[in-house]
Amino acid sequence: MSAYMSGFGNEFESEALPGALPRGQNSPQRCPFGLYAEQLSGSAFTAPQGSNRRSWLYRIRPSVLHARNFRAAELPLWETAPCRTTTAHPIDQMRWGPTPLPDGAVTFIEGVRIMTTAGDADARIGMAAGVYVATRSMADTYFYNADGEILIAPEQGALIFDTEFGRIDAGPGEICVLPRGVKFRVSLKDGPARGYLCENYGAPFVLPSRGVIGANGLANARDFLTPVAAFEDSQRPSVMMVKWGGRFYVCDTPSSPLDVVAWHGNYAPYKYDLSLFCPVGALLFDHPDPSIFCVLTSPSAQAGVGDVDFVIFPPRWQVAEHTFRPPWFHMNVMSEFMGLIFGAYDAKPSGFVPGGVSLHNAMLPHGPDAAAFEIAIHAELAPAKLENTLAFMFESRLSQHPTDFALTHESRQADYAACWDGLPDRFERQRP
Ligand SMILES: O=C(O)Cc1cc(O)ccc1O
Ligand SMILES: [Fe+2]
Repeated sequence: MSAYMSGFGNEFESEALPGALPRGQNSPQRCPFGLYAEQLSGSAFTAPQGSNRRSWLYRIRPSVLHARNFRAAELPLWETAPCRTTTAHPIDQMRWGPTPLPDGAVTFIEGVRIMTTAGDADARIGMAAGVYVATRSMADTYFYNADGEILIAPEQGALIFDTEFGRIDAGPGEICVLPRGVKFRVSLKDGPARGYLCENYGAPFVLPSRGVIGANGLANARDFLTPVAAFEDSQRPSVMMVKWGGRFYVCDTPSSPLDVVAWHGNYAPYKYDLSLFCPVGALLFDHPDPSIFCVLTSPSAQAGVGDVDFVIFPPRWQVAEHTFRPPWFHMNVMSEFMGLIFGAYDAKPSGFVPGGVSLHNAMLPHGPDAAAFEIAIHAELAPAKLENTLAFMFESRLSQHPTDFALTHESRQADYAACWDGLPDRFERQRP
């Protein structure tokens, strides 16, 4: 069982041993229980108050004893921006079936398969998106990512994230966000696992501002959960793996780095149950832009524009009158990476399946396939509930470049663009 505190970006505090958290100061001459005090800064010291993120960790050993004397390591399928493929490809609308689970033993970290990258990790701009597959738990191996935070959306199989801040359980329909620099280990809870991930190199995800929607609705802060402190006091020699500058490194560590007995601050991992998202939508006619379904955004320097927006398409009522209800045809300056967690997506009744991915890059036209269009223009427009559906989008103001893995993927649907073949010329040249 995992225990959590609720809220988004709060000043949390938690201690696994009563009295382990220093009172009234961050850095006492001697910390309770002989712990070491260590600050983890997720923003520049000087970042404005609203975006300043840091936590104080009270740990058995300082992190320098867990992460030094690195050797190079390889995880070739975890690509980092800027990354240009060596596989020639036309720029096109693209879609993939699910990535099969591997036969052998693969951990979460080994199972990351990046499919698109955007921006430049060193410049702390942009993102990478892809899938993960995992058939075994990480044993005595820990990981942290210096290049960005990671948003994980399981599609199959629940995961257990043991982190420096405590334990997070997340299964299909939930997301987990692990901030840059937070050390963790991932275990399988109920068998092989698969899902989606977004590595965000830029500003940490925040709740989007709601504008005229007001103070409530969409993702509500109180539904985000951050774990209570929990620590491992293990002397077992382990391996620490780090992603830094698009490369991977390992070192030996004499004990578990998850040795934080108490912590306080506003920089911590969290989870969120997507079924708690409170959608707002069309109440009379037309179909608003999908930004109304934005769960989290990583703001760019350009006001109101995200480096990455995490958007969902949840079960919901559709009531709009005299309206084409599925997504309309469109061209978008932003790039759209989509996945399906369960069910079916109204714009693509077949071909886009759970575990699959679609990529509609910046300014590439797309929209409902021929079958969805035909259904929608003849649908009886009574109120109807869209059930059994949970699609999502990682939408970026930057173009997303497909990786070699994506382009040569065995389940790439080479004929995807044919899904629009059946759209007839319906122009009534001679009106009756
Ligand atoms: O392309 C998609 O399916 C995602 C999407 C949905 C929608 O309702 C409006 C715009 C949009 O990009
Ligand atoms: Fe779209």
